[in-house]
Amino acid sequence: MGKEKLRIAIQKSGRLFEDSIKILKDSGIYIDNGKEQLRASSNNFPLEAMYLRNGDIPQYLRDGVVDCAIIGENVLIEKGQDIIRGEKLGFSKCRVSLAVPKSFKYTTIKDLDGCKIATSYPNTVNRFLAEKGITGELHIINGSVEIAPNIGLSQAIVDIVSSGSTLFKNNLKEVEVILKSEAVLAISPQISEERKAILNKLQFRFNSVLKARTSKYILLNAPNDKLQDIIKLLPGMRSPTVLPLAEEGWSSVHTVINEEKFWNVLDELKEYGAEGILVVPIEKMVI
Ligand SMILES: Nc1ncnc2c1ncn2[C@@H]1O[C@H](COP(=O)(O)OP(=O)(O)OP(=O)(O)O)[C@@H](O)[C@H]1O
Ligand SMILES: O=P(O)(O)OC[C@H]1O[C@H](OP(=O)(O)OP(=O)(O)O)[C@H](O)[C@@H]1O
Ligand SMILES: [Mg+2]
Repeated sequence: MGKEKLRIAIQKSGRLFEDSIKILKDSGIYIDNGKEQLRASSNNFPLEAMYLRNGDIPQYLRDGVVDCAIIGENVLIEKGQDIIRGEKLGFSKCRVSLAVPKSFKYTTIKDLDGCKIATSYPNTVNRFLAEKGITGELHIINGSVEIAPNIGLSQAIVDIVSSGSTLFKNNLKEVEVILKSEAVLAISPQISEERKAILNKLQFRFNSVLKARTSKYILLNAPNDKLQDIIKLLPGMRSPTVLPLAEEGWSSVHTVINEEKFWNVLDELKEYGAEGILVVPIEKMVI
């Protein structure tokens, strides 16, 4: 593959760091740890990691200083509309929401026309207000946004919500979800053809890991007279594997299923007489 290395930006510290390292590790890419060095290379994949602030990453991608990044989608929506959005990575799920004090009698967004709104995401807020046909006076603050209404800085806030506990603790209520976000693989519009070839390999590995994370391998015993009904519930990758049991009239069925789907079909499987159901994690999935 030559000397060329793909440069990936990873959040230096914060909510994305550990899961970013984990997805690389699960993809078989080890990075000599390097958080202190701010840049570190993998010794088994042509990749160099740069540890940066999440909020600075769109600019680095735009300038082509890094080729790709693991970043919160909300940051791209705020200040990286020109950056290519690749795979959603399934972690750091949150939403960007509008919240007001619990005592605020909120019925529609029009109630906030002309109000002061504190946020770290001004572009997202301005776009949202314009869409709704109202105006607001924005106060841009970088952190602890939830405190703003309590200290008289604003009537409302727009910030990240996940469990809702920060809003709750600050006596606020979520009234509009502006967007939903999760970590994504972002790609520089300036990436070279050579590095794109390395990126494709990285994306292939990420996809194998992500599919495996949401899928389970299941094994169960089924009475032969209900096999067809059970197979219909479990389509599998191509189709399930069916093996005869030593006991006459019974078979063992093996298949791969999305975990969420498994819980949805479990009752029906049991109704058809399936028993001895085993659910096994999958390490990688290449299809
Ligand atoms: N409470 C949360 N639950 C889930 N995901 C979150 C939460 N807060 C933030 N995120 C997501 O994780 C990303 C990183 O958040 P974090 O608070 O670590 O960094 P930051 O303060 O926004 O950035 P920087 O690295 O520039 O200091 C956010 O952009 C968002 O996508
Ligand atoms: O709904 P919750 O689960 O309470 O999460 C939401 C909070 O999490 C984030 O802050 P974070 O903890 O990342 O602090 P920060 O301001 O230092 O980034 C976000 O800015 C909210 O304040
Ligand atoms: Mg934060």
